[in-house]
Amino acid sequence: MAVPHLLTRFTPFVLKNPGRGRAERGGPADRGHPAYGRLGAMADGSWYDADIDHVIISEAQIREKTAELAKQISADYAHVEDGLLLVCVLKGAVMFMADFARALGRQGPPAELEFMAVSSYGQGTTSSGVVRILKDLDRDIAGRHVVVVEDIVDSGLTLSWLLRYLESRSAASVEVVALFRKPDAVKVQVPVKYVGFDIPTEFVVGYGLDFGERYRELPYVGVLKPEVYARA
Ligand SMILES: O=P(O)(O)OC[C@H]1O[C@H](OP(=O)(O)OP(=O)(O)O)[C@H](O)[C@@H]1O
Ligand SMILES: Nc1nc2[nH]cnc2c(=O)[nH]1
Repeated sequence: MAVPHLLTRFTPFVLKNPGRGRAERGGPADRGHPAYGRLGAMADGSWYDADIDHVIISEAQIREKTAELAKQISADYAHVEDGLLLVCVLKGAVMFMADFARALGRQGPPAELEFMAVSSYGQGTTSSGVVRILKDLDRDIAGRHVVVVEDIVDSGLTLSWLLRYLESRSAASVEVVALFRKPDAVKVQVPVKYVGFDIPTEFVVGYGLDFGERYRELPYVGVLKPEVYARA
């Protein structure tokens, strides 16, 4: 989980469960709050909207771009006989992996799905570049054409480490598809062949991206209101 510098460098405890404090104060995390319907949540799932300052990329834009990226990658790998190996970096990329794999599935080539979990932020709030593997690949990737499916490239440190790691395992080729990239935040240049959107250097949530493990399920990507951090 990544969080903005100021927020946690001095108050690391807020990361554990920002929702809890809100519930105690009767905020929207409180299931007795009027914002929740009789079933315990608003039917249209829009309770999070109250926490979002502005949307950066809409659900429709994500859908359209994902189809575009899948079409491009499908064409580039049409010749690959043993199919593609998609490697998703948990947890943030899980939404994009699911949608991207399905979009690719409409056109081919066949793909196998692999998942890795790495810890890149440690106790701090910015990527240190020191990456620890929490869950490794389940199979040998030697000789395979690998596409890393990433949600976001921020400093680039996580990806830079991951690419070195995958290449050391003798893949036939390794490319990256990243839905979001922050060009002005990059600390280390990484070759990202397929990029969905370049976005400003702001901390964003939604579509897999969290703040304190919340907001991953938002269908769009946006920026939180300052008061969300204040009350966390
Ligand atoms: O370019 P970087 O600065 O290295 O940041 C990018 C990484 O940060 C996020 O993961 P995070 O470590 O927040 O974990 P999560 O996906 O489990 O939330 C994201 O999913 C990328 O993997
Ligand atoms: N949630 C979230 N995680 C990140 N990891 C790297 N950058 C970001 C970001 O902007 N938001």
